[in-house]
Amino acid sequence: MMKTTLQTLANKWNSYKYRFVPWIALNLGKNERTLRHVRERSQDKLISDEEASASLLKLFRALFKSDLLRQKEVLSFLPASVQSAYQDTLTPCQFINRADHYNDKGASSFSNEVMLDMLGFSIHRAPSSLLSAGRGVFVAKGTVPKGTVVSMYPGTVYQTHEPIFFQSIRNPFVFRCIDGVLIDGNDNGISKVVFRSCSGRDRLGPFKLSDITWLTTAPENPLAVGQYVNNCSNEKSANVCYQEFDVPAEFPVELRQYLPNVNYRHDIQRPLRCVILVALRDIQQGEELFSNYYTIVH
Ligand SMILES: C[S@@+](CC[C@H](N)C(=O)[O-])C[C@H]1O[C@@H](n2cnc3c(N)ncnc32)[C@H](O)[C@@H]1O
Repeated sequence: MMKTTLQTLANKWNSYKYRFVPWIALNLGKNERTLRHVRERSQDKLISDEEASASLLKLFRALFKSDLLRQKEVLSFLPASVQSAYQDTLTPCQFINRADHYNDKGASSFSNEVMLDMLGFSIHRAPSSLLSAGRGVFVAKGTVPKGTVVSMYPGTVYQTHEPIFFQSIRNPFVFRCIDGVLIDGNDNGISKVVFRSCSGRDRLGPFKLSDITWLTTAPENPLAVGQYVNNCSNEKSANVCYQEFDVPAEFPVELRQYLPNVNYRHDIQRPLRCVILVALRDIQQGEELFSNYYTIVH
């Protein structure tokens, strides 16, 4: 009995330690071995960067259009003076968030409708089908075809040398990319404060360059719940996998406001790292998404 409990604990630790930053820091010497370990388990990309980009753009363009239409609709009910004041100070996305705050519909129901229209499926968070696994992510409506971008892993992006020690303590949401880049997808505590602050810092003219609404229960980008996808088990095999995606320079500025990732430091010279979750097979309505925490494709 005792032996089984110890074995279970050891197994848990062995699968968790690669995400536990203090463990990584203490094992820097063995870093290469660790990386090899992860690499051996990685495969080629399931879909090309162009396909990933096209899929995100399709959804983001539709979200943008829907935000503009809803902005117009809401504005039409306001007196002219109020209309221009709003238009001058808020982007459509900010305006809609503000407007949704004052009505009962909520931004997420609109975003989920847009997602269903554009991609043929929608996803949502709900209690996991696994006992004691907390929440998970499910296909709410429609079917996810194999090879589709089904979700995104939101969070602050830390390069290998950047400080994440305090944010990582007791934080199961730190995702480690193949090259050691970390993404902190925790929507609580210090991680939340850091994301909000980095996101508020980075703007280009009237445009935000990232979306902070994944920190709420109603994300403006409905894909941005990938941090809640649970790990596969013997009974529940993986139906999605992680794939790294560097946002290309030509990604439209007005659509970056839907990206749920932001760099910890503003002066990073490399493209923004995102992680997408891609369907390994057709996934039906009602099914929970499961990934393999140790398989990343790059
Ligand atoms: C990245 S979070 C996933 C979201 C989590 N279920 C929640 O509700 O916050 C990872 C944590 O989920 C739980 N988890 C993930 N996969 C699991 C599994 N197959 N069995 C039990 N717990 C699991 C573990 O507590 C793990 O530390």
